[in-house]
Amino acid sequence: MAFSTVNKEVFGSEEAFATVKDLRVTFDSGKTRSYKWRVSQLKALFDLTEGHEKEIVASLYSDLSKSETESFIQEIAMLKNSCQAAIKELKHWMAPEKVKTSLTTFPSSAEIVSEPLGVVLVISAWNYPFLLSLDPVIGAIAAGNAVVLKPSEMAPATSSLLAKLLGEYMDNSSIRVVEGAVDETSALLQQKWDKIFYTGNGRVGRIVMAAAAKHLTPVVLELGGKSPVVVDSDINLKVATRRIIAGKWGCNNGQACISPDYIITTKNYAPKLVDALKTELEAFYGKNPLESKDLSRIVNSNHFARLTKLLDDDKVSGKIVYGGEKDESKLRISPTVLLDVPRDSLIMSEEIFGPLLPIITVDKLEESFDVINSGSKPLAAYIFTNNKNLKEKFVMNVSAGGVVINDTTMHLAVHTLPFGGVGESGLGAYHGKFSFDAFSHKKAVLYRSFFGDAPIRYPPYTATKMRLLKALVGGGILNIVRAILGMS
Ligand SMILES: NC(=O)C1=CN([C@@H]2O[C@H](COP(=O)(O)OP(=O)(O)OC[C@H]3O[C@@H](n4cnc5c(N)ncnc54)[C@H](O)[C@@H]3O)[C@@H](O)[C@H]2O)C=CC1
Ligand SMILES: CCCCCC(=O)O
Repeated sequence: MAFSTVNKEVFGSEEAFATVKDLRVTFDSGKTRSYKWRVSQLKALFDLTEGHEKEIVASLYSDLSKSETESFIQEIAMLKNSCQAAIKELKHWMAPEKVKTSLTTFPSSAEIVSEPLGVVLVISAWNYPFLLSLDPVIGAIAAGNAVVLKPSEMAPATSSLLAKLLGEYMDNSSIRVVEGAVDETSALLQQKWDKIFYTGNGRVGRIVMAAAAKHLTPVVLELGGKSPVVVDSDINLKVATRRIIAGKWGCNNGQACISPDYIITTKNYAPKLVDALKTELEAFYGKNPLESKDLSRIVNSNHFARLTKLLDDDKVSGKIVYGGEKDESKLRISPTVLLDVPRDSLIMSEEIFGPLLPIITVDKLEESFDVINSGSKPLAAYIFTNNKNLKEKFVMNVSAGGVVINDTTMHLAVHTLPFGGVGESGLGAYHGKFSFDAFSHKKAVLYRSFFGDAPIRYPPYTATKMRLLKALVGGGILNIVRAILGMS
């Protein structure tokens, strides 16, 4: 019986092995390689998304109290766009890429063939549990792989909905959902995969990479980090403030890997920035933001306690200039801004991943580059400035997964840009064709004929052959003519 999910109580190594075996039989049959199969499964993903929007919104509300607007724009619409782009571009993505050859192999032709890797594993996170589960699956299917999806147990309603819908809509002989937590994920990680795509934190990312190493399995790690926002003083402050708020509290109440984690601005400009943040935050979320239906709650009591600990750190005592309200019974923390936070405070030592926004101040804005580069490389980095030189310096001197000038997070809406980290913020990338490439082997193919078999290639090696070989390797027809004429 082909089933799309497994009973969480009994999923151990044996079941994981059997699941991979089933999918490998399907993959080896060649079924997932055809354009027809790939498009049919991408259309099925699109249809299940379009046909169940209300249930998806409801599951995201259940898991995170995520607003319908955020659920629709940031999960449903983004997933549908990704699906439609893959369907539209797939023929082009699948076509072998013709490449130039050289005189050395004349006569010949060459191409790069994108080949599916085989049976792949996608492990997802809880904060965008629908989008981050299925967007990598789009790449896996588009590239012709069989795929197992393991959603995060920290978003149980969405995890169950994914299992139900993929079971109903998808070809379960090649696409499975395995629900569960650490035990089930560990059982899956013991198996031999042809690629593992993990979204989550660096601690688990290391566990994934260590498990993959046993089988020499390649991985993509979509991790996180402290994404900085540098704010210059020569800007449209109202627009900049609204965009910072939209990227922070407008993305799952700051529980997003690309959300601004902290701001750097000058000591002189900080008061103006704080005032603007206060004005726009009140305009967005009202005088009682804990009551706002436009803000997600904190995912669970562990993360609520983690964020509370950041606020209780003596080093940030008296630094809260806006917000700080909490309601543990509802797992809600209001948008909170802290000013002049010490660099050695807890909040500056780890990814915040929540609704707290510390501002650190410098004398000269150029100092911000050293501040950023003194930490591990972030997933994203943002700067608001009209200074051309500063923009160029920022792009060239700040290493991050992605960079945005005069906005936040919007690079994710551009599918022609790769989305991924660097250093501790991630390994590999996806979105658009980068998703197809992430799940493909790029096979080199050279076509030769029997015509033009050059004796120069074979022993006995002579001085003449050596001259010709050197000329050939040196390239350029003149070299070769000179060699033939014995002039070199
Ligand atoms: N780059 C990106 O696209 C994203 C990155 N993130 C990052 O993820 C972090 C927050 O998400 P998390 O709470 O970490 O997600 P999480 O706690 O949901 O873990 C992700 C997955 O790892 C599995 N897992 C957890 N512990 C494990 C263990 N010991 N062994 C095997 N598997 C295990 C879970 O079952 C889950 O499926 C943040 O650092 C955030 O920046 C989150 C979303 C997107
Ligand atoms: C707006 C969509 C964001 C998804 C990835 C993240 O930041 O967690």
